[in-house]
Amino acid sequence: MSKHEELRGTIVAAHGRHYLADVDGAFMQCVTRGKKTNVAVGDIVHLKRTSADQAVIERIAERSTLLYRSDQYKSKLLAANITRLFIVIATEPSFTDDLVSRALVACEAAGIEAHLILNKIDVTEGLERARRRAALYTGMGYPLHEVSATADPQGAVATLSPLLAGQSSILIGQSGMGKSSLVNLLIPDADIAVREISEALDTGKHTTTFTRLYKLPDSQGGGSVIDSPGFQEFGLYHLSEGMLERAFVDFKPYLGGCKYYNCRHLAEPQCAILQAVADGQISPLRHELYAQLLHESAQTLY
Ligand SMILES: Nc1nc2c(ncn2[C@@H]2O[C@H](COP(=O)(O)OP(=O)(O)OP(=O)(O)O)[C@@H](O)[C@H]2O)c(=O)[nH]1
Ligand SMILES: [Zn+2]
Repeated sequence: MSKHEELRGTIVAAHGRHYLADVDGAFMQCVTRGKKTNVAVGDIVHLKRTSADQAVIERIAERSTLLYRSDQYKSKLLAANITRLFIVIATEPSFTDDLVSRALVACEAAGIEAHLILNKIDVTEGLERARRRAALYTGMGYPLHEVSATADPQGAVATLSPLLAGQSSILIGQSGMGKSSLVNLLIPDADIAVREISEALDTGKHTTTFTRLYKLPDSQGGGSVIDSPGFQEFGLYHLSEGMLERAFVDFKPYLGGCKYYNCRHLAEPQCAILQAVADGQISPLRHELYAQLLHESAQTLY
């Protein structure tokens, strides 16, 4: 085996400019050339070995999908090549529609299938309200899966495992929704894997602050799951105006129906979107978010 052989791996964790790749089941610490930070967890990379367990990322294979977050100043790659995104919400604490909708919009823009998981259905006091709120999304066609990670772990696995099998998934959720509890149920030895990744990545104590990828065993149908640290914000400054209106699935039936072909659906006369909001066909919450995202997309400084 030559010291400089070309290797192919999957990025399983990212922490700043340090990456960890899984190459045939072994971890290798990777760096990019120069100051590039254009690598995402889930990327398939071509590597040049520099030592037994270290390599330089030479090339990123073409991605099927790419999920971003961005603020005014820069965009951050969240995950590459994922096919499904699961947003974990719960009966309590209360989830925010803003984060859910932003994740859904990001999925539509990236061509990723989105699902909702309603966790903690054992908390019966909050259940009806959570279902009522989730109906906004199921009404648009997004699947909702009800589970209880702690009261019915077996049921949760039975519901969710088939949805993960053979897919490249990412789980996201606000803090406290029970995402970690679900990951521990769905990924055998997740805690051990995180420790190994953390050690190999050499991040010290920051064990939960990096995004990581777990491979699912072949006995579960294969596939992979990316767990990204609980986040409260999902900036979408990178989405252009044209992308935005098409990323709202509830707007789709009305697009093209406005009087002006370049209608921005904010205050224009005879706007089909505004009419649908007035008629109760589109939720005002969704239209408000659309207006907010339009505003954000005009603010980018990069
Ligand atoms: N009643 C109930 N509690 C749950 C359930 N799932 C998780 N919890 C509890 O909810 C709390 C948060 O769960 P975590 O799994 O730590 O949540 P998380 O979303 O990963 O939150 P962060 O770690 O802050 O990102 C814990 O006290 C869990 O025991 C559930 O199905 N029912
Ligand atoms: Zn319009």
